[in-house]
Amino acid sequence: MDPMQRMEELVEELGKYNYHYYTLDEPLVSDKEYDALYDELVRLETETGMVLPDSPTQRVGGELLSGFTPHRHLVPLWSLDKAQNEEQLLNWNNRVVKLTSDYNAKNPDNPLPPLSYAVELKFDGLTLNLTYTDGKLVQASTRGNGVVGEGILAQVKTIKSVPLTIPFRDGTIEVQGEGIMNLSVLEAYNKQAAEPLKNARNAAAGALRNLDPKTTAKRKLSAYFYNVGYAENITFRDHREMMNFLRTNKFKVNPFISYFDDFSEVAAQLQQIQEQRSSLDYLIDGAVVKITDMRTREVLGYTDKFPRWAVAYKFEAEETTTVLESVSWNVGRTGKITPLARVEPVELAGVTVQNCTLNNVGDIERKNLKFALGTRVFIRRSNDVIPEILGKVPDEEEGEEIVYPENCPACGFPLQQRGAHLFCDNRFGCRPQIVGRITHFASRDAMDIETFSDKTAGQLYDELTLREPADLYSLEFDSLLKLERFGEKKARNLLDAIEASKSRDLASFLFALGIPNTGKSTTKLLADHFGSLEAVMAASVEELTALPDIGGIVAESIVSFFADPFNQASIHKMLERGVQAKAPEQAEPVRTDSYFSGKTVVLTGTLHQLTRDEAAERLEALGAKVTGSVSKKTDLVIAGEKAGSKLTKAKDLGVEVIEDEDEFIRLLGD
Ligand SMILES: NC(=O)c1ccc[n+]([C@@H]2O[C@H](COP(=O)([O-])OP(=O)(O)OC[C@H]3O[C@@H](n4cnc5c(N)ncnc54)[C@H](O)[C@@H]3O)[C@@H](O)[C@H]2O)c1
Ligand SMILES: [Zn+2]
Repeated sequence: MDPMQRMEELVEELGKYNYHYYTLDEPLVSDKEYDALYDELVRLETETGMVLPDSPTQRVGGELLSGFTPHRHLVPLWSLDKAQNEEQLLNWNNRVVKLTSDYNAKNPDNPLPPLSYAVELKFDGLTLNLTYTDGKLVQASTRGNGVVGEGILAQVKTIKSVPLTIPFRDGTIEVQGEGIMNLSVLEAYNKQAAEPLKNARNAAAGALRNLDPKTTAKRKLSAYFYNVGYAENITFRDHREMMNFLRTNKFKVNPFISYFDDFSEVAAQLQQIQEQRSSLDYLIDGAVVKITDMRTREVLGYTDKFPRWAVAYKFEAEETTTVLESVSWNVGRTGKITPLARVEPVELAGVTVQNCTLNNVGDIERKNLKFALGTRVFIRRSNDVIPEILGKVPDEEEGEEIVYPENCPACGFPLQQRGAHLFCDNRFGCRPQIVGRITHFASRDAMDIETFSDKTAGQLYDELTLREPADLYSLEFDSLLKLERFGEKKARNLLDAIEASKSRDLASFLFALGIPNTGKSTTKLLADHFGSLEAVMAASVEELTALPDIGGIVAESIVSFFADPFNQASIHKMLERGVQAKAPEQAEPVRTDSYFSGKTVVLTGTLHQLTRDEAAERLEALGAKVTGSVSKKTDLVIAGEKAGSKLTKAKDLGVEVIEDEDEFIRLLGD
């Protein structure tokens, strides 16, 4: 195709996407897809040397919503240049190095200081610009088109962490940050909401640009601030000074900021942030690298769209869109029926996605997907779990209906809907439920029967009519030999493994039983508290709910599980056949006199003399509590080699840090 023609197409298409994203807060495509088209346009513009008048590459943001009072920013707000890989990051830095050394060559008596860099998180929310006059918050606005934004003071005032007055009273300043919705808040909101919100970015943006501040308030937003854009009576030498100013004036500043004099260390920090991404309680779509020195920033200046002194390093996208092709229904060990979606194969975060979860029928309704077969949907993949379907692409037409099964796809039994889920209640006659129960019973965290798999369970079900876990303990060598792919060795190994499982402790046994709503930490708690199987089986709802972390639903589940005559008979059979299910002997008492006793400790970075798990175990034996993230409650951080943002945060918070591994080992031995 003729490049000009393609450019026209791209400008039009991106214009439409911009409108839906910036103005309506309801994107039609994922950022991943938008960015691919945008990059194509940039490439064509470079190749042809031409830029169409409406090109999004020359503009910040999109059209303003009517209904809000426009606010003219005292200095313009910018977008950010972006790098998608290390090479592009290096290119950015090379340009910075070149521009600054050119400047130094021309100004030998007043050279710029050596380059240094700040690395921050790139929050994915809505840009906020707050105006304070003589210490009072007088306006808050969106970025808009960079020059004029929408006044959303009443909406921003619903964010509890935004200060309404600040100690700095010397004239007018404008401060920029990002309005966000915490992921835990989004999750809680979505549990209640009639129609769940697709993602935290649009949730925050949509709430802040809602004409009714009451709606904004309901979303319980938060904000991080990272820039002073305009100030009449104060200047900053560098980024650190500016950040300190923000902190002193009670703005919420994100703790994950690090500073480097050496550009080669920046890449390692970006890697660190990427690894921590999934543990953060807010969305980030990358990190921002900024030159710290303010005079250097002025020298580097701006393009039409972004500052040359900063660059956004974009992480791999977690969302994209694809076509929902079909839905199949799986039966779990508890009889719960889960819909599994097949989608048109699509690349996401380095893998090809073909299957997505739809959770349950309640979710299908709430996400408005009942008539979505054959239409485009948004999907999200975080961590390594199976991706989730978030909802329909807004302007898609209705598709085919997702028809719910009336009968169990495995056994034909009529299904029952309870809450959001469909269930097959044919517990003793439904193969996947039984196979699932036996497989769960034998799994690692349960009775840990080595080499046992769901395939083994299926084979034993089909060929030896195994119908419950207790039957494992009456399997015979001769009958195993008759099974396909079972030789003498394999049969013997399996019997040995089953024999060995008889001595698993009480907590593992309770977990193996597969009590509904009861996970590993609960079964451990039960074992520790009650000390014997008989006592657990006799516990009442009141006794159970008196324990920390056990709520009404879990307590009811446990009591009714043990009240079931079938479960009682099954447990009885296992005990008769030699299963011990004993609580371990009381462990060594935890020490209270060591350096670490009673302290909350975080381990980070690489240790050389022992693994992090070993270190954690030793610390716990000395009466320390080992946790994963640094907060005000942390007493001590042990920082090994290449410790990253946790160390930075500890220093920011003034938490005690041990960076010398030998010193740490010595204290462990004391
Ligand atoms: N899905 C869509 O249809 C669609 C449409 C338009 C744009 N987009 C997305 O938006 C991106 C470009 O948009 P943009 O110009 O709004 O944003 P940007 O990616 O260029 O980044 C600039 C913004 O980053 C924010 N930011 C977050 N943390 C920051 C920090 N620590 N320091 C400084 N700024 C920080 C600021 O709000 C700033 O306005 C695209 O790459 C695309 O992914 C998507
Ligand atoms: Zn069934």
